[in-house]
Amino acid sequence: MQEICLMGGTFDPIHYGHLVVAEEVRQQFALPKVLFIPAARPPHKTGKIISEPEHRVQMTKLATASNPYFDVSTLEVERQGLSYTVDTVKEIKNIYGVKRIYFITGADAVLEILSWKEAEQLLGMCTFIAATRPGYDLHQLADILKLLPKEVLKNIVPLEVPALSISSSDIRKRVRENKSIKYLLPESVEEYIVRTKIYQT
Ligand SMILES: Nc1ncnc2c1ncn2[C@@H]1O[C@H](COP(=O)(O)OP(=O)(O)OP(=O)(O)O)[C@@H](O)[C@H]1O
Ligand SMILES: O=C(O)c1ccc[n+]([C@@H]2O[C@H](COP(=O)([O-])O)[C@@H](O)[C@H]2O)c1
Repeated sequence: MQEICLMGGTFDPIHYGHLVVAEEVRQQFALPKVLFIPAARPPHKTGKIISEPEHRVQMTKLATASNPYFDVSTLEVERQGLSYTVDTVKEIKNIYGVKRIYFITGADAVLEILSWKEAEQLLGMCTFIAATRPGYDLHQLADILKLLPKEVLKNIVPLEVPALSISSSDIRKRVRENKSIKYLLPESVEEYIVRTKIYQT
């Protein structure tokens, strides 16, 4: 395999917003695989309550099972400490020996990229696909990144994707309020949430 595409996320729970972005990137860049990597301890969410990684991995597996191009990696769950992307990209390079790594983020995440661990080194190691997301303006990106060298800047590629105003936090809130979450995420994940009652407390 020459190229691999990673999609990191908390996935608490995974929803159609994530899946649409991943499929759009896979097709537009003709990529052989998208590896979903649930973050065990997302660095920017340390003060927040997050479901156990095992639940998030299980939901991610259920959501991606029907797409032959999608796979799930538990690499960050098995690693100690915060789930820094720079560490993950280094590990993926070693495991797969690929020439090129893509990393998918939504607009909200990429707008914060300079606060990520070793951001400049990371941007030199892989190509970031910055997907549009309702409520976030990707046009601000050029301004935020203007001090970075040109060879690093070319590694961030904005991509227009079908707009889905879905978020995991809204899904969790809906469950707590006994509102329907149908059509926001795959049925298999909805069933898992109902069966395990993970968001009902
Ligand atoms: N609807 C969406 N459209 C585009 N990108 C998205 C969408 N939802 C999430 N993403 C992107 O997917 C990645 C993982 O997101 P995450 O698992 O944190 O989901 P979330 O819906 O943002 O969660 P929460 O609401 O709990 O913050 C991030 O890069 C995020 O920007
Ligand atoms: O490496 C970092 O410093 C870093 C900081 C914030 C987020 N990330 C990664 O970005 C991805 C999306 O994060 P989140 O919190 O929006 O689910 C996920 O894979 C995180 O591990 C990584």
